[in-house]
Amino acid sequence: MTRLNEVMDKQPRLLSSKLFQKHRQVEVVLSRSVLYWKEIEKSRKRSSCTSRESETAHSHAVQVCEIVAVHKSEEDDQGDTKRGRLKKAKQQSQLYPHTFTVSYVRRTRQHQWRCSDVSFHCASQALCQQWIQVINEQLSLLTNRPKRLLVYINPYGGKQQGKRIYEQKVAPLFRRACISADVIVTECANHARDHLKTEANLDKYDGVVCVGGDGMFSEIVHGLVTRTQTDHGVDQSRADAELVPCSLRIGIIPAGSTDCICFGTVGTNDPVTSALHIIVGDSQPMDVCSVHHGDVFLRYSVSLLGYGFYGDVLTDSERKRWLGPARYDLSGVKTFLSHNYYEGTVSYLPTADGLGNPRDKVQCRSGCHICQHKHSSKDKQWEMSEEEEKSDKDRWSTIHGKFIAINAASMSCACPRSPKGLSPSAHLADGTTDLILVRKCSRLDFFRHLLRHTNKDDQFDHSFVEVHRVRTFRFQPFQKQLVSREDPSEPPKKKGFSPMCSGQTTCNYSKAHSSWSCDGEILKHAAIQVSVQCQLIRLFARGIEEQQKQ
Ligand SMILES: CCCCCCCCCCCCC/C=C/[C@@H](O)[C@H](COP(=O)(O)O)NC(=O)CCCCCCCCCCCCCCC
Ligand SMILES: Nc1ncnc2c1ncn2[C@@H]1O[C@H](COP(=O)(O)OP(=O)(O)O)[C@@H](O)[C@H]1O
Ligand SMILES: [Ca+2]
Repeated sequence: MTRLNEVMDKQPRLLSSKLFQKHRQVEVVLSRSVLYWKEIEKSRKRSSCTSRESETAHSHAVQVCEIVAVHKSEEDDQGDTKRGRLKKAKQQSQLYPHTFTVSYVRRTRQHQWRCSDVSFHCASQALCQQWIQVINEQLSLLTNRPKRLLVYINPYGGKQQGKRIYEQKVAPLFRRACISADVIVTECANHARDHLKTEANLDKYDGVVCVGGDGMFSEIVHGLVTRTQTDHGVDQSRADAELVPCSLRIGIIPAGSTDCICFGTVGTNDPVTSALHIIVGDSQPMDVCSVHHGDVFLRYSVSLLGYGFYGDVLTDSERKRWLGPARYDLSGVKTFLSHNYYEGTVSYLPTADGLGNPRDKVQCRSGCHICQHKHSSKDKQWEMSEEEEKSDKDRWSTIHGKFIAINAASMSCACPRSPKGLSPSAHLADGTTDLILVRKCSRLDFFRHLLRHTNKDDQFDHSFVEVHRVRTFRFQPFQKQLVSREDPSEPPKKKGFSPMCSGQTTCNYSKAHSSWSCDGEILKHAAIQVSVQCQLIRLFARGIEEQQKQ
């Protein structure tokens, strides 16, 4: 007996019937967790089983929690049109004229999900209705599924396809799953953020969906987090404020240029896959970094905070928005060639030993045990004692140096450009960020380091790269006092800042400071302090699933 049969035998059957599927008689069984069907007459062909639990040649099973919908259908839309079978099909459709169709999640390659249909033919209308009713009853027990969504579309993100992607690929699936959606196509930057902050009646919704890229997602996060703090009387401008986690989950339909938040939480940037994760009501907590300049709150960050290389790439790429996603590649090459480095001081509080480190090769995957043992920033029981806080003060480390890049990745930042990301072992919801320091090095060495983001080699295995898992860090750019020019052959020094030689062969006196790129937005200040807010938000995602053996 197969394992599947054993599982089915242990589960109480809610309904079991002999029905027809694709002109073959099948035994269909519904338990609380599984819909299972097995061919009764032997067929010469082996069925191709692609749904996750299907195991035997002639049986299929779908988890109830991965059923999208069930509905009555007029015709067998998977009809077999081969001539020899046509007659049999006609006879069968006369004997079994009542059809219901189950739409369910089918896994395809590389973490992509598709919605598949299977139709069953019944002899009587009553039986057909009974099947639809019992399946719907089971679906209604899945309380984590959203029913009403608020959708924001950025029509100008990525290749400007947001509206089309939503209307053609996502809306039909939401309709099939009986999800109602109020759609707002944004008219300007910060439209979605400000609407969420003050106007939106959030009580009406079970979640917010963002159609766009990482920048658009950042808008939604800012709107939702700010609204939640306002509603709870929390002053988010204070760096030590204890932020309240957002109750509404956020779904991302990828339609941007990098889409690393979608890619890193789902495993692919595919709109249909994301829509299905929303429909089945997945939930993935995520850390959010709060960024302050002194007492002034600047922004939140979920993916990459990058100073130096990525800050310069972003600054340059903003002038090339019309190029779409390719702007990053062009600006990337340009920034690489200018080979700037920046002096400053980084101080950080490393996580306690035993909580994993960025080079341990333990990747954050669906059901990650490291993230599961963490807690939301609100959870009192995990707060630090006074002694622990005091000893924290002694644990701060400080590094002064010349850096090509300072990156804080609070998630892997995997994206199509770099499928393993900036920090392949960073966790989505562990309350930490991976601080990557790339010191001044030759162009060739930096190129080697960049290249390792695209292959299997360890990008941290260079003498000029160090990486620390931290809960909080600070950065202070180097500010040198104005020095009188004694040697007239020297180039003039910029007031207040030290010019720096950029690399071994060329010099760049143009600027002493870079900017921080914060999830694709440029920060106004270079001196910042950053704290990770553990599990402040939740996404309609489940983390990247381990690739199953077919
Ligand atoms: C030699 C090839 C090296 C490829 C290295 C690729 C590393 C890519 C890491 C990407 C991390 C992305 C982190 C996410 C950031 C996003 O929040 C943010 C906003 O996204 P949105 O526009 O969707 O709203 N996106 C970004 O900041 C984009 C960063 C993209 C950087 C591309 C850098 C390309 C570097 C190419 C150097 C080539 C050197 C060639 C020398 C001949
Ligand atoms: N209607 C709009 N017009 C102009 N900018 C917008 C609009 N809606 C959103 N934005 C802004 O566009 C920026 C980029 O959006 P995003 O969807 O992330 O695309 P991309 O990935 O191409 O950068 C974000 O900063 C967002 O605030
Ligand atoms: Ca993290």
